Amino acid sequence: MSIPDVHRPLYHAFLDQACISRGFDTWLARLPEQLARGLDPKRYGDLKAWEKAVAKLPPLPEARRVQLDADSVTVECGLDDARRRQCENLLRALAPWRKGPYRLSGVTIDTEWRSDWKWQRVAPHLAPLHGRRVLDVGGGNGYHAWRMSGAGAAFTLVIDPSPRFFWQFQAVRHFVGDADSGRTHFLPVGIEDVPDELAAFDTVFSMGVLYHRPSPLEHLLQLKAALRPGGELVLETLVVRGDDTTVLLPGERYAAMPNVYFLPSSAALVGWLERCGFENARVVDEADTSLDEQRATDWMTFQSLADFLDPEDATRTREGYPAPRRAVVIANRPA
Ligand SMILES: Nc1ncnc2c1ncn2[C@@H]1O[C@H](C[S@+](CC[C@H]([NH3+])C(=O)[O-])CC(=O)[O-])[C@@H](O)[C@H]1O
Repeated sequence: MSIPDVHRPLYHAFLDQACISRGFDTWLARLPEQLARGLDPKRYGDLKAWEKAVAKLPPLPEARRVQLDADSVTVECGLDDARRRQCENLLRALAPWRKGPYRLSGVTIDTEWRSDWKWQRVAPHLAPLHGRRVLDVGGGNGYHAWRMSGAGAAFTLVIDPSPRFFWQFQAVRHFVGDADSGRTHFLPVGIEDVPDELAAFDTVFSMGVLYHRPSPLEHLLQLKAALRPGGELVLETLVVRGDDTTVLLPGERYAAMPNVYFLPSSAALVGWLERCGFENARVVDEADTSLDEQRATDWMTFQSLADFLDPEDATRTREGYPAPRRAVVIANRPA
């Protein structure tokens, strides 16, 4: 089987994991089909253009400074102005950029989300990531994954079915180069494509995904099955204020989003986790989403949070629901 260059690091990482964990054998065997489906040009019209943009990024000097533990994922390698402009144009061809920020060889990508703020809310509460195997479910373009590797994770895998985010990730990887020693990877699939009862990851993140799932308890069980016994789940999702019996199921749209299902209170969410067999479930953060955290920028020019709220009352969405509020809950798969 001939493996395109872009997929080689992923195959190598999966081979390494397969030596340690039997579940990865099964997954490795499914990689060719999963990659072909996730990056099928017949399903995604713009895919070839994104691939070309990444392929055209110029070779970079070996000497570069890579910072994965800063608020902006940063790579500095002293490009001249012409090459910097070339990089900027190619990176713009992958827009909209939603998750970041990044600073790549003098190009500042001011993304829709200040994803670093979410990381600041989550990071202090994590079991130290150093040396751990980490899965980021619905990890967007991989911004948080780079931060996980920056915190010392030994193997970080993003799964996200968006092929645009796959190519944004590959663009960032072009800049990061070997500086992360091949620890950070992206597979363009959804949680439903993770083999059953993998029981392999030390930490599993699901941030900004649960409310998109029509069956949230099934999602929690899938996350649990991916964790090794004793492993840690980090769950971040939209919540509403209320007690352990409060859950909102909005109508067709919530804050203009069509695919939003269950928004529990954080207390109800802890109950769901316990019902799914997690232990030690605890809310470590809960806060309203500010208009400064999610906003339109030069790199994401469509509407953003401010347009999705009631113009007269920012505590309500334009459909009349409570405005976005997010909680971070941590729990463990029993050892
Ligand atoms: N079946 C699925 N399986 C996995 N991922 C999926 C699936 N369906 C959609 N997604 C992906 O889930 C992500 C949800 S965004 C969170 C990003 C990041 N985690 C963040 O916390 O900023 C939502 C937000 O902006 O809050 C998107 O990238 C989808 O492609």
